[in-house]
Amino acid sequence: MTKIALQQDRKLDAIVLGRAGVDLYARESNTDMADISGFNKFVGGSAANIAVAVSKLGGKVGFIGCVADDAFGGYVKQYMSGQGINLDGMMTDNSGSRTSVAFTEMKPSDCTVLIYRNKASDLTIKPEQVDPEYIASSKVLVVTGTALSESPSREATLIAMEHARRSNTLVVLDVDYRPYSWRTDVDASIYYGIAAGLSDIVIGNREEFDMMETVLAPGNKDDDATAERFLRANTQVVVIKAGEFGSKVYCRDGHKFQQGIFRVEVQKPFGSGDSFAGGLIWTLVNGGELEDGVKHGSAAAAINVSGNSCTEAMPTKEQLFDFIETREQSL
Ligand SMILES: Nc1ncnc2c1ncn2[C@@H]1O[C@H](COP(=O)(O)OP(=O)(O)O)[C@@H](O)[C@H]1O
Ligand SMILES: O=C(O)C[C@@H](O)[C@H](O)C(=O)COP(=O)(O)O
Repeated sequence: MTKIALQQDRKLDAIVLGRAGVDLYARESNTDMADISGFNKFVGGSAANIAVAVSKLGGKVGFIGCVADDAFGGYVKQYMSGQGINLDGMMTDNSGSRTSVAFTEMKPSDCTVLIYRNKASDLTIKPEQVDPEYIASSKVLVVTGTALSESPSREATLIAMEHARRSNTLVVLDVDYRPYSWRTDVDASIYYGIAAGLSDIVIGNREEFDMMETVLAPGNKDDDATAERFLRANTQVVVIKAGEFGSKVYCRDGHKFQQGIFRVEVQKPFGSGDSFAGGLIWTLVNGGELEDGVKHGSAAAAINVSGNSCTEAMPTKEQLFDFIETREQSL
C-alpha cells in the first residue's frame, strides 16, 4: 500500500485551478443534437467538476479561475459558493470575454459535446492574480491542463505550480487535454512536459499521454514505457486511465497496480475523468492509501456516468461507500 506525504496543517484540502462554466445537457436521452428540444442547465467545466467532487465528499475546497462579469459568471459563482467552495481565487473579467459553455447530447457512447470557448474568460487569468499565500493554505493544488493552452492563463498556471512547490503543497496535474485549444500537439507537449515536471501526480488517459509523448516518443503505446518516462523530476505517481478498462497506476519506487471498473448503466460518458480525480484526491487529503484513492475515484466515476449531469451527479461520502459495498468490481 502507498501513502502520499501531505502537509496536514492546512486550512483547505485542495485548490483546483482551471475552468468553471455552464453545462447544458440535452433534455432527451439518446437523441441527436439536431432533434433535442431543449437543455437543462448545470455548472460544469473540468476544474469546477473536480472541485465539486471533492467538496461533495466532504473536502474543504478552494478555486482559482475566472468567469465573465455577466449572468452566467454570476450563476457559476453562486452555485460553487453554495457548494461550500471557497472562491477567494476566482476572478471576474469584464474585458468582453465569455464564461465557457458546453452543450451535450445524453448518450452512453458516441456522445457529442460542443464546448463554446471563443474568448473564454478562464484563459484570461493572469499570473499577478495568483496569490502564493492562498496556495500555501492548501494541502493540494490540482491543475487542469487546458489552463496551459493560452497566455496569460498559461503563465498563471505555471506560477501557481511553482508557488505550490515552494510551499510544499502537493501538485496534481489532470491532463484534461482538449485538442482544439492548442495550435499543434507539439506546442501542447512542450507545455504539458513543463507542467508534468512540476507535478507530484500526473493523471491522464492514453490519448493524453500520446500527445505528451509527441516529441519524446512519437507512436509509443506502451503504458509501462510512458510511466517510466514521466516518473522523473518531482513526479511520484503516474495514473493512466482507460475508460471501461479501468486504470493503471505507477509509482516512483517501482510499485504498480491496476484498478478495474464498477459496471453501471451508462447515461453519458463525460464527467468520468473529473469524478475519478475528485475521488482520488479526496482520499489522499484524508490520509488514505493511493490504492483506496484509485478505487474511490473509479467508483465515483461509475456513479457519475450513470447520472444525468457532472456536478450534481458527484457522490457524497455516504453514497460512495454504499455504492462500493453493494457493487462488484470487474477487472
Ligand atoms: N463506462 C464506464 N463504467 C464505469 N466506470 C467508468 C466508465 N468509463 C470510465 N469509468 C471510470 O472512470 C475512469 C476515468 O475514465 P476515462 O474515460 O478513462 O477518463 P477521461 O474522461 O479523462 O478520458 C476510468 O478509469 C474508470 O474507472
Ligand atoms: O470540461 C468542460 O468544459 C465541460 C465539462 O463539464 C463536460 O461536461 C465534460 O466534458 C467533462 O468531461 P471529462 O473531462 O471527461 O470528465
